[in-house]
Amino acid sequence: MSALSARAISRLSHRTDNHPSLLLSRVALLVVAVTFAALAAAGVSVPMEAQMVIYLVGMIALNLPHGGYEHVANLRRRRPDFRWRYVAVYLAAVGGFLGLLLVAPVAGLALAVTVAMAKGGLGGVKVLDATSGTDHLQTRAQRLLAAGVRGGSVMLVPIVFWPETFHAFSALMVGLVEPGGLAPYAAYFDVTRPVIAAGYGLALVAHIGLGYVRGGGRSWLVDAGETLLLAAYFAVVPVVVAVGLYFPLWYSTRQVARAQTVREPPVGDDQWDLLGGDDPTTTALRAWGLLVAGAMATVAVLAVVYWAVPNPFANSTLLAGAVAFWSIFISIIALPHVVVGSLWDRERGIWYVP
Ligand SMILES: CC1=C(/C=C/C(C)=C/C=C/C(C)=C/C=O)C(C)(C)CCC1
Repeated sequence: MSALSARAISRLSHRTDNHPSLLLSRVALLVVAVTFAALAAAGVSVPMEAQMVIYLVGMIALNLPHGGYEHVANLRRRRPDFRWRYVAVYLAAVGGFLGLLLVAPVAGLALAVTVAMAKGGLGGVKVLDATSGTDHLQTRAQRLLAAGVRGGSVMLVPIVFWPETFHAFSALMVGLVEPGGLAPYAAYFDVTRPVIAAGYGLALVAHIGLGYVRGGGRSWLVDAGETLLLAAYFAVVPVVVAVGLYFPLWYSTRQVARAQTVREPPVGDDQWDLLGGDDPTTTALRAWGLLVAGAMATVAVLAVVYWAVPNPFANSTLLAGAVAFWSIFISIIALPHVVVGSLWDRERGIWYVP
């Protein structure tokens, strides 16, 4: 067992893998996957307009509020100086990403895709730490492989199974800054697709095989089952729907299970508690106020990004433009989330496990 997971596990007071949210996430993904497999078998295809509406509802109405909640949970009991540094790192990462997108839009697209995979993969392993356990992930390399395979399912599997839609929306995302900017790279797609298919397949087999060899057991079984479910889900569900429902139905739902499983009060900084007080009404009202403040800050960043990119709707239809814009925007604001949660603030970041 790695020092990291051993420490995390030994400090968990009531690790459990039967939280209702975990069950919900698995059933939800399975139902969506089976539905789309059945539709495909019946020769029915869901219109792209409907897929884009599902994406926008899933990502904006359902997933965004959970992102806001993660900030509140992360900053809730921190000292003021930490909070200011957090905001500074946050704004610097947002500014850096926006700058990169404007100067090199294809690199911006690559970073957006990477952020989506990193958030899903690293966050997914943290859920395992807190719920069914990671006894079968004994080295840091194995944990990274687990995160890579879980996260990779979100973008790499769709590249293989839904190449045309993937490329069309990628072109729109680059087109926010430079219409036609992805065209020179299109010639490589015939090569990258089989390379990604082979690489992802190998990584998947290596992850599941290594986990079995290094301990197997229940934690391995749960991890292997979920990883295969994710890969199958992204293979059969059209990519726009798949990504739009993955974040609310899988990522956020499972973070709820993690947050509720890890109930120990964070290292005694209660005096700084932003939600303070023992009165539940005060706590609820303060939480509401914080979420409103967070929503306003998000809208302010949204306005800046909208203003900064030359073609915010990618010179496309309203829905397709909104999907492209939102995907870039959400990746921009998710970058500091990932950086803070995984790299800088390992002990108490968004995936904090006491
Ligand atoms: C490239 C690409 C897409 C990219 C989506 C991205 C990059 C989503 C990022 C989500 C994040 C970071 C969520 C965080 O909570 C689409 C629209 C699925 C369509 C297919 C091509």
